[in-house]
Amino acid sequence: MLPHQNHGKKSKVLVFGAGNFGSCLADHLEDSSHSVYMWSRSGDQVKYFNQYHRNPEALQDHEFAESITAVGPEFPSAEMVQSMDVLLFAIPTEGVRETLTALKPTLDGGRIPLLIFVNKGIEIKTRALTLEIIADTCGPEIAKIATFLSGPSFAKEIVKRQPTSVSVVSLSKEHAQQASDLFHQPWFRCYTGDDPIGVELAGALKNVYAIAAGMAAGLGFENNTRAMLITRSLAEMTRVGTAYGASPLTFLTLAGVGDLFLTCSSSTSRNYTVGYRLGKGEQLDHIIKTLGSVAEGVTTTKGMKAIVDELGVAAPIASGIYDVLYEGRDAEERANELLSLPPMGELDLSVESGKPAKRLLEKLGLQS
Ligand SMILES: NC(=O)C1=CN([C@@H]2O[C@H](COP(=O)(O)OP(=O)(O)OC[C@H]3O[C@@H](n4cnc5c(N)ncnc54)[C@H](O)[C@@H]3O)[C@@H](O)[C@H]2O)C=CC1
Ligand SMILES: O=C(CO)COP(=O)(O)O
Repeated sequence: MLPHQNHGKKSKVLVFGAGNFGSCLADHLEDSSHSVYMWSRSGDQVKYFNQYHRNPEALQDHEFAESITAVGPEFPSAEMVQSMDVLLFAIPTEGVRETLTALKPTLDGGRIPLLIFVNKGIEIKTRALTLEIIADTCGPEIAKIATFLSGPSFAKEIVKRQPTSVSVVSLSKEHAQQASDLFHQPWFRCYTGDDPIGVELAGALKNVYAIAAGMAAGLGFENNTRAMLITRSLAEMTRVGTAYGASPLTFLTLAGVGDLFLTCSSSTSRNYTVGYRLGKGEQLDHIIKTLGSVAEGVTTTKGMKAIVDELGVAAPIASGIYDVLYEGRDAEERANELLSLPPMGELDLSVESGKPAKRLLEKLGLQS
């Protein structure tokens, strides 16, 4: 077994969200000797977790350490929040605004803990990235130090200590380094960076392409088609991300091509599974009801469509997924339309806007 590495003082961490990823990261941090608390909105889940050290809603085969304490369903008190070194948010993007709005009064006037976000999505109503949601709810100073952890990292494999690597990024180099020190282990390698907009877009968009890859498999397409989809999706997400104002290189990182590759090639991915079942002819409503966990790509497809329409960027694969999910189009027919598009230049980024990122950085009081 790979040895532990200690990076200085051990931290007190409160994890918001007790689903697959929240409880998996709680487990990882406890395993690295941090003191871990995990908040859930479900009183039954809290009781069960503290009594049996198992999560009734996720990773059911895994036994958690007794030292992880579940708290809730009441929202954590100001006293508890103020006593933490780290707040880790592992809830779907649609729940982030509500959670941060409830949290803000507990942060006022006190020491600000390290804030780390692991959700991968775009808020549907506002098309906002999490960086913007943080600025709206907690203010630009907190957004500037917020940190994002993203990359190819299935919860199920992390709890088995399968060697895994992630991108850890923030507009603040110092905070990205602190978050990396918190998580880094030989089996959980962290690589730091400073492009949270690119990393957030990559994490959100790869879920849309994972639906596409799953759908292709469900329709009976094989390996050549998957390789084509992954490569063309990488070109598409780089084009969209660069037009948004992110660095194109970010799409070559763990949070970019790494996570795209993982989720487009495995049925462990919930987004891939949604696509696969759609390709097999199941209805979206039924799939969502029976999935038992969040597939962020379903809602992100809507936000992404609005963003690419605003930017005027070509995103044929994502548009095809939007049509199948929300316009009632037949998956096979829509796939055939994509295959019949005229040929184009392979490295055509056709980028000039960058306006959304400029707007967001201005909101934070930063020059882009
Ligand atoms: N499962 C995985 O392997 C990975 C997941 N992620 C991302 O982490 C985020 C969470 O995913 P999972 O834990 O897998 O989902 P999940 O569906 O297993 O759990 C989500 C948790 O968030 C809670 N929640 C939902 N809305 C909430 C709200 N408004 N307020 C408070 N709590 C709320 C749910 O009750 C549940 O405990 C997603 O954005 C996902 O894309 C990222 C990397 C890997
Ligand atoms: O993001 C993930 C792994 O990196 C998990 O993907 P799914 O949400 O599609 O399961």
